[in-house]
Amino acid sequence: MATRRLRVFKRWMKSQGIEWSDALEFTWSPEEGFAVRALCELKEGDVVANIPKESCLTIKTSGASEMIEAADLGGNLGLAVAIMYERSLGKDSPWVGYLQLLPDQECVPIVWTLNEVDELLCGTELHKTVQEDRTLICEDWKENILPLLDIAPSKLNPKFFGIEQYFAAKSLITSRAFEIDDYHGFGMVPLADLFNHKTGAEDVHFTSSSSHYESDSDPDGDYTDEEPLTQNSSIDDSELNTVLTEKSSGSDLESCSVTGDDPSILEMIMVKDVSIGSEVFNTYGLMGNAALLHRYGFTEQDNSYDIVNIDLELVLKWSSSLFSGRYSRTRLSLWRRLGYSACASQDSEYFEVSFNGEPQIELLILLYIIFLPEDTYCEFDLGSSMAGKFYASSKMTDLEHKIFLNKTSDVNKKYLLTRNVCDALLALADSRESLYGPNSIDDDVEALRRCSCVKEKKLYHSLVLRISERKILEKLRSYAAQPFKRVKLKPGSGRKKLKKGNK
Ligand SMILES: C[S@@+](CC[C@H](N)C(=O)[O-])C[C@H]1O[C@@H](n2cnc3c(N)ncnc32)[C@H](O)[C@@H]1O
Repeated sequence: MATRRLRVFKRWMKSQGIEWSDALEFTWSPEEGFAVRALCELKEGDVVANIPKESCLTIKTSGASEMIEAADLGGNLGLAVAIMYERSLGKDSPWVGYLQLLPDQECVPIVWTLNEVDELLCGTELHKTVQEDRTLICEDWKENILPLLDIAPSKLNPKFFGIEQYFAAKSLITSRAFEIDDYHGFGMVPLADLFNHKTGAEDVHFTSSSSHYESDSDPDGDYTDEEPLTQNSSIDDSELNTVLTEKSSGSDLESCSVTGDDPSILEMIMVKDVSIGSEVFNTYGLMGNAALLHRYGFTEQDNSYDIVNIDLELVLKWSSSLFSGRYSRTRLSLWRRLGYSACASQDSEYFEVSFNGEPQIELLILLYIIFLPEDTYCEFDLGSSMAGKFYASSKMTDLEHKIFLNKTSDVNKKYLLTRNVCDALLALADSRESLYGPNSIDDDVEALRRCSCVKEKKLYHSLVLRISERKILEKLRSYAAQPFKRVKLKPGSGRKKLKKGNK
C-alpha cells in the first residue's frame, strides 16, 4: 500500500519538476511512517533535492487563493483553507499525488478526544495548552471558516470544511509546514516533509535560494545568502546559524541540475555526511518532549531539552498554607518591586526547572524573600520604596544586598539554598507531582514497558512525557536535598552586617 502511494507520489513529483537524488530512498515503517534513507554515501554540501516553489501548496498557489485573499485569511488559517480546498477537489487537485501520501491527520494532541487529553496529559505541561488550543481552533473555525461556506456556496463542498476537517488540516500544518518566503508564507513542501526528526542532529537542510549562491565577493562559496527554511514558526534562527555558513563542497547530485541561484527553487542540502543505509534526518528544532508531542505527536526518551514548570500559583498556594495569604502576597509584591518576574504565557506565570533539576533563580529568590525575617523584610520594603535604590541597610548580608539590587548574575545559587528554601522546593516538587494523579512514576514506567509505541501511540508518547517530567522532579528533590551535606558558607555570604554607607 505504502509502496504504491510512493510510486504515485514520485510520478507526481516528476510532473511538477521536483528533482531528487538517486541516492535517496523513501521507506515506510509503522513506527515513523515514511522516512528517507541513504542508498549510498552522502557528503556534506550535496544538493539532494530541488523543489520548485510553485509545486508547494501555499495560500498563493492553491486554487482557493482568491477566496483566501478576499476573506483576508493569512498564515495558518489561510493554509488550512488551501489544504481543505485542494482535498475537496479530489482527483482534480493539482496536488492529488502529494495529498494521497499525507495521512488524513497527524496524531497530535489537538486531534485526540477530550477524554484522551484529560486522561493522558493530566499533570503534564501540555494539558492546559491543548485544552486552550482546542477552544481557540473551534473559535477560529466558527469565525473564519464557517462564513466561507456562505460566501462561496457553489465553490465549496461543506463536507470538506467541517470542524473535523479543519482540525485535521491544522494537525498537518503543525507537523509539516515550512516557512517558504515572504510571498508564500507557510506552506506544504512536498518531499521536504518526508524527512523525520532527530533532536540536534540534522543531516539535511532545506534552503530558499533567495539570492546568489556563489558570488564574486564570496569566493569560498559560503551559503551566506541562503536562508534555511524552518519547519515551524517557533524555531529560533540562532539555532540555524551554523548552517547559514555551511560551505559547499559542490554538488554530486547526479540526476538533478543544480539551480542554486534560482529564487523560484528550494534546495535540500546535506549538512553532514551520511553513511550508506542510514536514515537522513532533518531537525524540527531543539525541543523538549512537551513541544515535540504538541507539534509532531511523538517524543524522544532522555530528551535533554525537557523542562518542568512550576506555576507561580502553586508557589502562592504552598506559601499561603504555611503563612497567611496576605503575608504571601506582600512578599510576592516585594519580589516584583525588586524587578523580578517569572516566565509568562497567556494567563499564567511559571518557573522553569531544567533537565538536571535546577530551578530558575527567580524562584529561589522568591522563596528566599518569603522566608526573610520580618526586620530584614522591612529593610527591603523600605529600600524598595526609595527612588534609585541607593540604599544600604546594616541588616542586609552581602547576599541579601545583591538580591536587593537584583544582581542575579552575581548570586551563587547555592547560597540561596537555606534549609527553609530547600524544604519549600521539596514541598513544591511534591505538589507539582500530585498533579499527575494517583499513579506513581514506577507505575508509569511499568505501563510504558507494557505499551506498544505503534498500536498505542498516544498512550506511549504521553507516558514518555509524564516520565521525563517526573524524572526532572526527582532531580529537583535531589537538588534540594544535597546542599546541607556540602555547602559551607563563605565569609561574607552569612548573616554578616554590612558597613554603613555600602551601596
Ligand atoms: C514532517 S513529517 C515526516 C514524515 C512522516 N514520517 C510521514 O510519514 O509523512 C513529521 C511526522 O513524522 C513523524 N516523525 C518524525 N520524526 C519522528 C521520530 N523521530 N520518531 C517518531 N515519529 C517521527 C511524526 O509523526 C511527525 O508528525
